[in-house]
Amino acid sequence: MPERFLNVSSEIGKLKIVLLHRPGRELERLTPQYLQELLFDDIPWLKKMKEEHDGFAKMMEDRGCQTYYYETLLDEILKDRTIRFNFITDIVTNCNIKNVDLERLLIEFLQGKTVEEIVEIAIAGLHKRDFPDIERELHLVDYIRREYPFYINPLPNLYFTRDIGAVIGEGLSINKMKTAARDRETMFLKYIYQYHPTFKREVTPLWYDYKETHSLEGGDILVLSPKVVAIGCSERTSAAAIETISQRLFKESNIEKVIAVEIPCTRAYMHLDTVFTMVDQDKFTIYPGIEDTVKAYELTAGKMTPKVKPMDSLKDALKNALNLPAIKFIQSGGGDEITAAREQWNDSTNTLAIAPGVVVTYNRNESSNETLRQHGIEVIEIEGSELVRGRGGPRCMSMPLVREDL
Ligand SMILES: NC(=O)NCCC[C@H](N)C(=O)O
Repeated sequence: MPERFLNVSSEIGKLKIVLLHRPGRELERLTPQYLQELLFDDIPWLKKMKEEHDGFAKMMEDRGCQTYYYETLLDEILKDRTIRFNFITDIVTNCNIKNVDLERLLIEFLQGKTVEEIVEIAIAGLHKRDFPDIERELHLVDYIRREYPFYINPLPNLYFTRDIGAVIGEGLSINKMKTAARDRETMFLKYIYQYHPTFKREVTPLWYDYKETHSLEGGDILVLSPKVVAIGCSERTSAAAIETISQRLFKESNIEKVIAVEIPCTRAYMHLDTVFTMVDQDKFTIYPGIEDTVKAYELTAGKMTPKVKPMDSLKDALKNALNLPAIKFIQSGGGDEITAAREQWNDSTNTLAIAPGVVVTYNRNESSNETLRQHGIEVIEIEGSELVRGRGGPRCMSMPLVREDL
């Protein structure tokens, strides 16, 4: 039996391999009109954004972490003709074109492209003006969708690789995204899982699949220890999905407890990791604005669905599940309510631990960074003035594939 590849048994073990996406032309397809639909709040400046992302990647590489990129992995698997054909068909089907003639023409068009071009279009999208004006009979849908500029919509959120999938133990969750805007991202991961030899599909269990009904996004999944996972019940992740994945984990992995963390359903706190992350063995950073409202439930193995126990507080749930005498919550924003809210909007609590007590954050969140330092955390700051405009921080921009066990 070949050795497994994926391994994440904590949030804080030394980061060895991470999956990233360098922002590309998909960001230049954002216009004010489609910002909301594409889950953005602003128009980033791509050139600067790329520099910032390169800085993020280099920092991790300098600390001994290997960086994998979506494009490279896709390029590698799409060299195979059959996989390429299926991929093209799936992309076109995913775009909800609902016009068989146009679908066929798009498939033919993409088949004439090189692997690199296909990957570029799959990510950056296909603008109607970039498609040859082939004479064809117009369907009703062509008239109805005439204002929409794309045949293949761009994926500006792909650089938030965290949300697409999550490695839990030695298995993979390919997540079901809440919105259509991010749906195709998970299809990429499924292709990589199925066909890239590095992922060793034959020995890598799949905990969740993007074709499932209930939404589950990676920003809500925190692997706290080899036996405990916390999952946010949020704007993006449903209670039903938490029950489904928990029951599978209890049956087939080393996970014995899942802490479901109920957070307010709003855009500002779309995932658990926008308000709460682990920074050391017994230390977490938390946005004080939610501390009193958040609720925790402990899930353990049940017959058909998990047993659910409401807990007195999140701290109690963590202490109990992690078997620790005390847990320290480090409040973001340096103790000031307004600063905390402003810095949370800019992802101050979205820290990425690259080793126990060592985290990556945006340099703009000065008060929160200072507070972390006062609590003995090493804070590595990166530039993120453009990256932050997609509403995500270092944790959102990284999907750990391998971490050292603690
Ligand atoms: N884990 C995260 O909080 N990811 C950030 C995702 C931001 C992206 N614009 C989205 O709305 O999905």
